[in-house]
Amino acid sequence: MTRHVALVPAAGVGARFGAATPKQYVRLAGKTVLQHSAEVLLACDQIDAVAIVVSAADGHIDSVYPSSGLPEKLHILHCGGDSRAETVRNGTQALLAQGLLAADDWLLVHDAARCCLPATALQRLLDAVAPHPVGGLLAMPLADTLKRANGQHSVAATLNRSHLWQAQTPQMFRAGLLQQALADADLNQITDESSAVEALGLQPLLVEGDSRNFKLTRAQDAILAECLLRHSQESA
Ligand SMILES: Nc1ccn([C@@H]2O[C@H](COP(=O)(O)OP(=O)(O)OP(=O)(O)O)[C@@H](O)[C@H]2O)c(=O)n1
Ligand SMILES: C[C@](O)(CO)[C@H](O)COP(=O)(O)O
Repeated sequence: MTRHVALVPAAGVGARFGAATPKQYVRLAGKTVLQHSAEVLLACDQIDAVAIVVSAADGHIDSVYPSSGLPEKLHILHCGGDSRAETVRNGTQALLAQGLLAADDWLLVHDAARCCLPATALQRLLDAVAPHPVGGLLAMPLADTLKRANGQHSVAATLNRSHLWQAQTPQMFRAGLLQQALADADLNQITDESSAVEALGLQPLLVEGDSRNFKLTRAQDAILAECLLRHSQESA
């Protein structure tokens, strides 16, 4: 039986969000953003283990997930890096070294900052990628007309968006393949796992995501996230 392990990069500082704490520790609808993001993964029966990767200097994780009372499936790794890609690479290496992950296991990387992932979208990814030889990711076809700017904030061109998708997470690859892709990649150029795998000449599967699965990036994103989280709590 193939194992599934989730890795949650949570070592960012949230500069664009601009809160007093990194955005994964901001409280929305009664819990931290990080808890909301981790809980959908912890609740999924197909996911065997969840690892949250924080920075070595993180001073918040113990108050959210005290090491004495962690859920059985949950592991906290203090090996975050200077970029998201470095955090994912360090976390993957640590899981492999600790025997919590094997090269053939599926690894699902999910941003701590995507706190409204619906369980239905997660299940769609698991089902669609299971038979795929490379792996894949949740993504959304572009919904808006796309403009390319000139250097003066004016429109240089309207682009054909028919084959353009916005990448979301989770992104799901065999751990060994992802480890190799991240070892070969220029980590300053890699903004998601798929682009590292693409650089090996492979073509990951695009699985339709969900517009609720947006990344909390700027302060105003918290308004929508809070509404969505409260709505899903009320309908649970
Ligand atoms: N060195 C880093 C940078 C980012 N992330 C994580 O990657 C996800 C997506 O990154 P982003 O939204 O860019 O988060 P931040 O880097 O925190 O935001 P900013 O770029 O505004 O500082 C987040 O869960 C973030 O915690 C990480 O684990 N390690
Ligand atoms: C991985 C990601 O969430 C896919 O959309 C995104 O690329 C991360 O954004 P970042 O600002 O580069 O961390």
